[in-house]
Amino acid sequence: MNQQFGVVVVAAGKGSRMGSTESKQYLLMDHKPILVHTLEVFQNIAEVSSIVLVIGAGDESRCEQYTEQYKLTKVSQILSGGSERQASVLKGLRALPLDTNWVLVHDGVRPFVTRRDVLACWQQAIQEGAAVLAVPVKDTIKVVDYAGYIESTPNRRSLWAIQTPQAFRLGDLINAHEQAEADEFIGTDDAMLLERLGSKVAIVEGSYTNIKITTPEDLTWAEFSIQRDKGENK
Ligand SMILES: Nc1ccn([C@@H]2O[C@H](COP(=O)(O)OP(=O)(O)OP(=O)(O)O)[C@@H](O)[C@H]2O)c(=O)n1
Ligand SMILES: C[C@](O)(CO)[C@H](O)COP(=O)(O)O
Repeated sequence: MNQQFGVVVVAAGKGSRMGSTESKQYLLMDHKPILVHTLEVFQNIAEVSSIVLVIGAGDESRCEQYTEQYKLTKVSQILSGGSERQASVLKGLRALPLDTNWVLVHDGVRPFVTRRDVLACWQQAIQEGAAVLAVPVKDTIKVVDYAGYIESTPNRRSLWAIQTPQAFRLGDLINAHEQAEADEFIGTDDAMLLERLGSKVAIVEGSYTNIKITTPEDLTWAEFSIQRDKGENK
């Protein structure tokens, strides 16, 4: 039945590249934690059956409080993550309700994803088996060797910057994670774990505004973007 899908939101990272004392997922944007902005996107999508939130150890009570305060009723589980993003995702997958057919995995620090792009990613996964949001790269990308010299320049037309959510059949993704765990393989996204098993993963063109808040510049842009949108909606 392709009426609904489960969501795993991963927010168990330390945010070291942000350089803030507070983990970046809890930094305020328009007076609200970044993570809450992200959770609200999925809370407001009717096709979302449940949200499993994966957080850092010690953040349980603050996240329980957020779910109450912001009425995040679709958050069905809050559990602690692992040392790598991949481990956090697998813990979340295993906590989804057993009748979950489709799962979307999303970074807790991508608060600007739109309902339209989330649903487009899911619909493409239903057609193709697996799909990820992405945007064509705008800069020229080069492969650089360890000495700091340019080795090659891939054709830019074939290069996409991959985002989340990433959409899969739950069984396929759990299997791919378990195979990666057995092979001691750690990837930087979930699609890699299916690609390495030979599965096709489709690209869905998303939005350049679906940034992953990673460094201080991202936070500056995010706050500007929110204030601009508020101004336009007055
Ligand atoms: N062990 C980890 C590492 C990352 N994440 C989550 O995965 C998402 C993308 O990771 P990233 O942006 O790299 O977050 P951090 O790992 O916190 O950042 P950094 O690499 O700068 O420490 C974030 O929502 C982060 O909280 C996670 O759940 N568990
Ligand atoms: C999953 C991801 O957001 C796709 O671009 C990215 O790989 C996460 O990388 P991070 O280093 O864990 O932020």
